[in-house]
Amino acid sequence: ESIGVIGIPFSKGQPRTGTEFGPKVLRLGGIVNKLQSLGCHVEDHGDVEVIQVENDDPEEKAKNPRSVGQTSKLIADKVEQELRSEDICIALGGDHSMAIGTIAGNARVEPDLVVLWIDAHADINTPMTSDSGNIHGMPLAFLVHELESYVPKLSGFEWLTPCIHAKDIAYIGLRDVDAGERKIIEKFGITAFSMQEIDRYGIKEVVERALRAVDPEGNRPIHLSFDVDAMDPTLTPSTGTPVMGGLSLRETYYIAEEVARTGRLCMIDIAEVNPLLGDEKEKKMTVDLIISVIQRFFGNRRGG
Ligand SMILES: CN[C@](CCCC[B-](O)(O)O)(CCN1CCCCC1)C(=O)O
Ligand SMILES: [Mn+2]
Ligand SMILES: [Mn+2]
Ligand SMILES: [Mn+2]
Repeated sequence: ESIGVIGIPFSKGQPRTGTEFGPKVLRLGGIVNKLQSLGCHVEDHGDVEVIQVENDDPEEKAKNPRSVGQTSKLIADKVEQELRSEDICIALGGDHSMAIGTIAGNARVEPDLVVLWIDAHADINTPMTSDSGNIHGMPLAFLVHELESYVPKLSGFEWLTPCIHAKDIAYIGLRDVDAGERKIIEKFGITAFSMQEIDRYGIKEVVERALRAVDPEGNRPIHLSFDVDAMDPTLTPSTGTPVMGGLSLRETYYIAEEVARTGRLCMIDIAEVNPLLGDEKEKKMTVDLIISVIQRFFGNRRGG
């Protein structure tokens, strides 16, 4: 299949500088040629233009709404364009607010998509339930039909309408979920496998149950949104909201290999790489392990 890579050098969904350099360090880590070496046809389509609005005052406690909303529109347009010419798109972020645009854009091409959200966090706060006001903790709330009446139309988001249903989402890796998010997950019956379920059932069972829950017929395109903080911080320390007790490298490889085996992966987000956090060794380990995980989504199997 043909793979298109886009960069999303964006950081306004959260307060720390550094995620804007995520695309750069992943490219320098050799992501494009390491995928080409697997026999994939890979083309790097450069970076999405990001918008930084002056005096971008918070609305409903959500910070930088105009910068995030306007950038998300450009992301959606770029992803839509990409997916009309490539089989698969890899979006290199950038903070996780990027997923507003990547999922909205993907859904224009694949309206029947399901979302696997690999993350320590649920990222489904509304502006009202969020205690930080950081939009990287809210992306799914802007995308889900069932939350439409709970999420105010912020400046910059006029273009966006919800495009997925709660039942189309499955979480793997949760271990830091806010009270408001817990209520939303329960109220709408969102499929959620925290680290506790992974310890109870094992990763094989969790991946099988997650896929069966969102795609029982095994025929829907998969949008996989990978927050690098899903992995244990000893593996990916260069990220802004690390939480101990995360996915092992083997569990992460297993997820990637099983999703690859479906043959239905259409888009991957790689979110929350922040190369300004950690020392040189930690930055290199973060980048190298992420690239090794990405390779597993594209046919690189441990068994050869
Ligand atoms: C759990 N929710 C947080 C973190 C969101 C992380 C976004 B991601 O993209 O990296 O996953 C944390 C909210 N507060 C919890 C209590 C302590 C202060 C932060 C939020 O800011 O909404
Ligand atoms: Mn996270
Ligand atoms: Mn609707
Ligand atoms: Mn996230």
